[in-house]
Amino acid sequence: MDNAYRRKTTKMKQSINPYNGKKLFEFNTLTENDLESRLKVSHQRYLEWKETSFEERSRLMHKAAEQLRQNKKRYAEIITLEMGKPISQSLAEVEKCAWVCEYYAEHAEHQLRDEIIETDAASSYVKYQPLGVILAIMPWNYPFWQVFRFAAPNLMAGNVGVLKHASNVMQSAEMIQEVFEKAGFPKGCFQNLILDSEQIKSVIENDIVQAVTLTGSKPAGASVASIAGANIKKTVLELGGSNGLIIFDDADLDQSVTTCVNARFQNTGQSCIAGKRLLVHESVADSFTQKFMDKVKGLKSGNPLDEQTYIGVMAREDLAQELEQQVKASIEMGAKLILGGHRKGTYFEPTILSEVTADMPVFKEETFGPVIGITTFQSDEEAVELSNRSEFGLGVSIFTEDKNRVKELIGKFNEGAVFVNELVKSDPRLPFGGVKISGYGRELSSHGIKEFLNKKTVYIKN
Ligand SMILES: O=CCCCC(=O)O
Repeated sequence: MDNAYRRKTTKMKQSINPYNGKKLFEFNTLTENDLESRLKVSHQRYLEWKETSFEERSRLMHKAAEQLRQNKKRYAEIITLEMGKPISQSLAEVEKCAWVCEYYAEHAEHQLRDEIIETDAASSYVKYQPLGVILAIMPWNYPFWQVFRFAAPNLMAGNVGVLKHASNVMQSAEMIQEVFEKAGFPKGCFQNLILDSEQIKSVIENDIVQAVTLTGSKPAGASVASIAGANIKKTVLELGGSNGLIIFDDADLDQSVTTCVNARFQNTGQSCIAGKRLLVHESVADSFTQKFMDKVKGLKSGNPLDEQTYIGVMAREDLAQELEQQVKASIEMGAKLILGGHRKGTYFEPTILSEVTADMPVFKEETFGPVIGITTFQSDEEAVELSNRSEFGLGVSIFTEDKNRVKELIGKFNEGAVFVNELVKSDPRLPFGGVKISGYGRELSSHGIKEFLNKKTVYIKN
C-alpha cells in the first residue's frame, strides 16, 4: 500500500437529505487495517465462491430479488431521502434491481457455457472463468441500480464484489450489502467499503483487487483507469453523456414530446443517458417546442416523498449551482430562456432554452439536471453532424416514421446506442455503454457478464 494513503484513524462522514438539509446517517471510514482485513475476507470468499454451482448462485440471486421486492418501500425511501429522487422513481429503481437479479439468475449459466470453436484440434473452445475480487466505484444518481447491474452478473459469474459508493448515499450502500446477506450469500461475496475517495488508490493497487468498474465523471474515470493501468488491471468505465434527441420532420409529435420529456426530466435530469440536447427539424420546430413546453409546465415539482412528485430536488446544492452557471453562460451567448431558469437551494426549475448553438455550455457540456436546449436543423446530414458534434458518445434517440431513413442513419451515429422512437434506456437484456469520452466496456446482457472474466482458450490436439 502507498504510504500516502495509509490511514490509521477513521473520518466521520454523513449523508444529508437534499430536500430539507437534515442529517440522515453518520458513518466512519475504514482504517487501513480494517480495509486490509475486509479485502482478505473477500479474497478468501472468492476462493470458495468460484467453486459453487450455477444452480446455487442462481438460487441465492433469486432470493436477492425477493429481498428487494419485500423491502421495496424501505429501500426506495432511503434512496429518496439520501439523494432526492421522487419516490415513485425510487420504487421503480428497486424493482429494476430485482429484474436484473432475476435476469442473470436465469441466463448466466447459458451465457457462460463453453464456447466451442472448430479448428484443426480434436476439441477447442473458450472457457469463461472468474477473475476474483472486483472493485465497483459507483455514483449517487441511481444508488441501487448502478450497483446491482454490476453485482448481479459478477456474482453469477463467480467473482466477488467490493463497493466504494458515493458518500452521500452511504445508507443505500449499506442496504445493498444487507440485501445480499439476507438473501443468504456467504459473507464476503459483496462488501460495502466505507472509504474516503483518497483511499481508492490503495484499494486499486492492492494485489487482492483484480479489476475495477467505475460509473462517474471523466476526471474520476481517467484517474482510476490510470492507477489500474499502471497495475495492469482491467477497467470498465461509464462516464456520462450528452445524448441528442432528434426530431425529424415526419415524427409523431405528440408521442415524441411525451418520450422526450421523460428522457430529459426523469430523475430530475440527473442521468448519464438523459436526452440533453433537443435537435429539431426547422419545419416542425415551432409546433414541437410549444407542445414540449406545455408538457414540461405540467410536471409536478415538490417533496420527493410525495407520490405525485415528478421533479424532486438535485442531490447537492453545488451541482445545482454548476447547472445554473451553464444556463447563465448559454443565455449570455445568445440562447433564449423560454421556460424556468430559477434555482432555490437544491431545487432547479425545469428549464428550456431555445436558439442553442453548438458552442454553448448547454450543448457542449453535460448538463446534469432538469435543463434542455433546443437547436434546429435543416437536413438529415446536419442532424447527424450536430448529434455527433459532442465529446460524449453514450446514445442518441431519433424520432421518425421513415424506416429507410432509420436504416440509412443508424451507422452514422458515433454512439454506444441508437434508439428509434424511444428514449435511451438500460435493459438487462441489452449491452449498455459508450464510446468517446462516455467510456468503454459494456455492462448488462451477455456482453456485460463477460467483462471481468478470463476467456481461457482451450486446445486439445487429440
Ligand atoms: O448515469 C447513468 C444512469 C443510468 C441509468 C440507467 O441505467 O437506466
